[in-house]
Amino acid sequence: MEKFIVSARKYRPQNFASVVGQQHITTTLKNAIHNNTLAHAFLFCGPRGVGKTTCARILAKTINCENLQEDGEACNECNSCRSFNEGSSLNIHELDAASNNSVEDIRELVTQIRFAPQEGKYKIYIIDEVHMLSSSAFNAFLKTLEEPPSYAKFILATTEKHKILPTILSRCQIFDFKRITNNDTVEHLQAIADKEHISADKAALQLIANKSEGCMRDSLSLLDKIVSFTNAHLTYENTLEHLNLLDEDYYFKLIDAIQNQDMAEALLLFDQINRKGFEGDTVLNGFAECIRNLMVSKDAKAAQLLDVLEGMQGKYVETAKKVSLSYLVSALNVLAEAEAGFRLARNKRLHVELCLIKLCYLQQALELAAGGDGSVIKKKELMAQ
Ligand SMILES: Nc1ncnc2c1ncn2[C@@H]1O[C@H](COP(=O)(O)OP(=O)(O)OP(=O)(O)O)[C@@H](O)[C@H]1O
Ligand SMILES: [Zn+2]
Repeated sequence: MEKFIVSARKYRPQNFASVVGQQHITTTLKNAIHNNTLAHAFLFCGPRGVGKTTCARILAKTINCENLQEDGEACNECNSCRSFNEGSSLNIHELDAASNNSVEDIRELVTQIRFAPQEGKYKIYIIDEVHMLSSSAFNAFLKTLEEPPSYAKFILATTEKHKILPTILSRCQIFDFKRITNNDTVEHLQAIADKEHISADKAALQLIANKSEGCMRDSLSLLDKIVSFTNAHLTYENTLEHLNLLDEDYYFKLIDAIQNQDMAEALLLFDQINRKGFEGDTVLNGFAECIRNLMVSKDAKAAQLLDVLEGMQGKYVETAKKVSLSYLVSALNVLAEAEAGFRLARNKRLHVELCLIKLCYLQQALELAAGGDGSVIKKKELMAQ
C-alpha cells in the first residue's frame, strides 16, 4: 500500500463548500464577499480542530482571487489562488499568539501592515490563539485594529472567547464555530476512506467520531493511526482495541447483574473489565453514560438525544423498558457520588466494588423508601412505573 499521508493536512478543505458542518459561517462569508460587505476584522471562536484556521485561509484566498466564481468561491486556478494553495503567497501572514505573544512580535506585524500588497488586493493577518497575547501586545495591536489600511483584513482565532477583551470584541465581526456532529464526522471519514481505498466498517468510524468529541482534526489523526495499525482494514473490534474503549456490551451485562441483584456477577464483570486494563474511573464514567442513554431512551421524544452507535439504539430502547426511571435516576446519583470520591479513595478497586454493591441493593432501598416490604410483587409494580 502507498504510504498514507497525514489526513488532516492532505484533506484540509480548499474551498468553503468542502468545509464540514460550518455552513452558517461559510454562507455568511460568501455572501459578504459577493455583496462586498466584508468587515475588516473577524473573530473566529470555537473548539479546537473544527475549521477556524482552515476558513481563515480560504477567506484570505477567496478575497484575493482574480477570477471569483459565481458561487462566491475562489477559482483555485489563477496565479493568486495557486500561490495561496502552494503556501507561497506574500499576502497572508499567520502569527501563532501561543508562541509569539510579546509586544515585539506584534510591533513587527504592525510595521509590516503599513506596506500595501505588491500584487493582489488584500493582505490578511491571521492571529491564532489570540487570547494568548500579552496585555501590552494587545494594546499595541488595538490601534491598528481601529484604523487599519483599506487593504488589510484581520482574522483573529481563539478557543477561549471569554478571555478576549471587550475592546477587541467590539471591533470584530464574530463567528462562532460549532463542534462537528458525529454524523458529519463519519460521513467525512467515509469519503476519505473511499478515496484512500481504506476498508472501514461504519461502526469503526462511529467509534472514532465519538472519541473525537466534535474535533475533526482529532478524528483524522485517529483515522491515520488506526489505518497504520490495522493495515487499512478497520473493523469495530480492532478500532475498539486501538482506541482503548470498552465494548458497550459489558455495561449491558452490568445492568443485568445489578437489576438481578446478582452481586457476584457484577463483581466478576468488573474484575474482567479491570483485567483488560480499564481503570475504575473509566468504568464508572462509561457506566454512567450508559445509564444516561437508558434514561434518554425511556421517552421517544428525548430519544433524539441518544448519540450511540447505529444498531445500538434498539438495544437501549428495549433495555430501558425493563428499568424504571426512578431506578435510573438513583443509579446515576450513586455513580456520580462514586466518581466524585474516586480520586481521593485509597483503594480504588474497593471503591468501585462498593459502588456496584450499592447499585445491586438500590432496588430494595427504593422499594423500602416507597413504603413496600421488599417483596417481589412490590418490585414488579415499581418496575412498571
Ligand atoms: N469543518 C471542517 N471540515 C473539514 N475538515 C476540517 C474541519 N475542521 C477541521 N478540519 C480538518 O482538521 C484540520 C485542522 O483544522 P483547523 O486548523 O482549521 O482547526 P482550528 O479550528 O483552527 O483548530 P485550532 O483552534 O486548534 O487551531 C484541517 O487541516 C482539516 O483537515
Ligand atoms: Zn483564483
